[in-house]
Amino acid sequence: MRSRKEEATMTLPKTSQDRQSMKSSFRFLSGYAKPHRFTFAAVVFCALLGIAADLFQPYLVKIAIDDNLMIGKNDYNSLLLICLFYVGLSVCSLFFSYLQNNLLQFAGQNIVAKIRKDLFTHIFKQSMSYYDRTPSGSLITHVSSDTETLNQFFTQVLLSLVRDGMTLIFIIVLMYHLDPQLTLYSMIVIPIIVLIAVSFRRYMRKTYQLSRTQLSQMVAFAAENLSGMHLIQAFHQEKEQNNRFMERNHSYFRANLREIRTNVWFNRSFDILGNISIAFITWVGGMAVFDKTIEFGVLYAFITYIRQFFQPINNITQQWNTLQSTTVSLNRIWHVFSTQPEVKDKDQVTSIAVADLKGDIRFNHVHFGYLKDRTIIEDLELHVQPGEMIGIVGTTGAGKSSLISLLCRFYDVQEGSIEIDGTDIRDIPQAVLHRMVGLVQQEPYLYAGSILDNVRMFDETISREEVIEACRLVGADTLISRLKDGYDSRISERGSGLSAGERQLISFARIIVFKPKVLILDEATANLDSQTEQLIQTALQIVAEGRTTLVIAHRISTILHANRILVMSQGQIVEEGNHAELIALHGYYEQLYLHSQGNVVSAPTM
Ligand SMILES: Nc1ncnc2c1ncn2[C@@H]1O[C@H](COP(=O)(O)OP(=O)(O)OP(=O)(O)O)[C@@H](O)[C@H]1O
Repeated sequence: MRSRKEEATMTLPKTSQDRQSMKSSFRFLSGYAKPHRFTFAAVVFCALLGIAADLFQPYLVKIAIDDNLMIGKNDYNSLLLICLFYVGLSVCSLFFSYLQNNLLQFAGQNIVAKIRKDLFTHIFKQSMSYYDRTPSGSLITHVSSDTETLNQFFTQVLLSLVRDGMTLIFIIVLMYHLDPQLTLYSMIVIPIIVLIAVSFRRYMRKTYQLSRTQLSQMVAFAAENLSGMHLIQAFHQEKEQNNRFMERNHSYFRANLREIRTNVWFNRSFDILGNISIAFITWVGGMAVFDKTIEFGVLYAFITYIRQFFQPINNITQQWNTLQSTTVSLNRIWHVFSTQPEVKDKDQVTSIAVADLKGDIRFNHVHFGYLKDRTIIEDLELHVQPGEMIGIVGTTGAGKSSLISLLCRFYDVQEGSIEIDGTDIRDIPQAVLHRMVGLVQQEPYLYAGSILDNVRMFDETISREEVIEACRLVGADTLISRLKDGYDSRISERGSGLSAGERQLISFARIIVFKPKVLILDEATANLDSQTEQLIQTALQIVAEGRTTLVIAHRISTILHANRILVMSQGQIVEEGNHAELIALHGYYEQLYLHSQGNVVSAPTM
């Protein structure tokens, strides 16, 4: 669903820069359409035949009237032949319309599916900084509704432009062939049509935008409320939120009514214009029939053509809104495609055998900040020996998570370097790096799917037995066996239905299965009961075995036995040593430890 802001900006490009980007985005779309050029050519061909079959029908009736009925020929056979031909033309028109629709749908759906796939892949390639500044809601919109709008462009706008555009041209040519003078009279209404279309168009765009904005506001409000449902219920806010929803619902209702009213006015204006034209031509043409300057059949065909003339004009104008939203959606999709990831693999990368990795980590004078003018990590020096277990503690916002984000290369350092086994991580392909470094996050993410798939991350090359063995090793086996379908039990999005401890254990099993040489653990802050905490502790020790491990600890108990503990403050390591050494320092760590033991009342200060 589009955000409020996005909907509000749904207007056509105004500045030359906007126009330039619109051109580039249409060029981008034509790149996707090019492989389907023969299908498009077939669509035009089918449209031509379908329209010709449609428009030849009034001409046939004219022949029947002028060359048979009016001259009293009483030729039953040729009249029957004309009628059969008329039916035949209808069947042809139906066949070609069907073919044309199908071909266009096929090409359109193919193009949109390819764009959607490429877009999804492209979004995946983006660096973390991109996700920091791009709300996930807008990315969802790009992948779902923006691509859907492109689909409408192919199946509605393009279809209308091809079919209705050609119909208009054919009708004018046929009318001109029948009687040039009467054609000129009929064309008097064209400037009026243009005037109505232009003035209505502006107003219709406004009403369209307004109703879309109201709709997205209402949807955003509903989504916000659904995700914060427990808070609403806990604070008894149901009535208030309901009233606020009703306001939005009513605004959308009013905006929708306004849009529908405008559309009805627009369509009816065309009907009236069509009827006035028919009346006018009946009068002028009727006089010509009286004067015997044209035949009656010509007048009949003319009136039929005028009737048909207004439908395509109406259709094309109706597509204006879709064309407009296509332009906006296309521009947005193109914008995503034109964004290059900040963290990229080098052209010349160092090949590393993951199996031979020792797990030696070095941070060399690392400087980093998410924003240019705010340093988060300053001149950080750290050497972690292979197989060492490092605990990291510190104040909130000290830069602990940032440190591990740098090691995973979610961001690039601004100065200095990070090395694994003596190789700068910028020289290692990201895919290889992420096999070398395993990350267990504070809130382990579980996908909607079975436990089995969640442990092996949908990698079918990892056997069921391997998964079961991993779970047994970390102590998750008992809890999984208790579930109704065991390893095939389906868990819902984000792993709801499992406790924080259970989710942690499953993410530990992932590590065992994927065997990274370096393990990073951002310990869960959630309160775990002492039994689960013990389970996690044991699991951590098993997982850390033979791996270089960095643990961001929120509970001192997790890292009491770490080889080394780093105390961080304002992006720097301020204390370093094992538990006993740090206690002996009588610094921040000691305060933290005593506080965790319940020996001091106030929170530790740096
Ligand atoms: N994506 C981001 N964009 C901008 N600033 C960020 C981002 N992530 C973290 N920061 C800022 O960087 C600083 C360090 O954050 P970081 O998450 O590394 O701290 P932390 O030590 O892990 O804290 P905590 O223990 O509370 O999780 C904080 O001031 C935070 O506001």
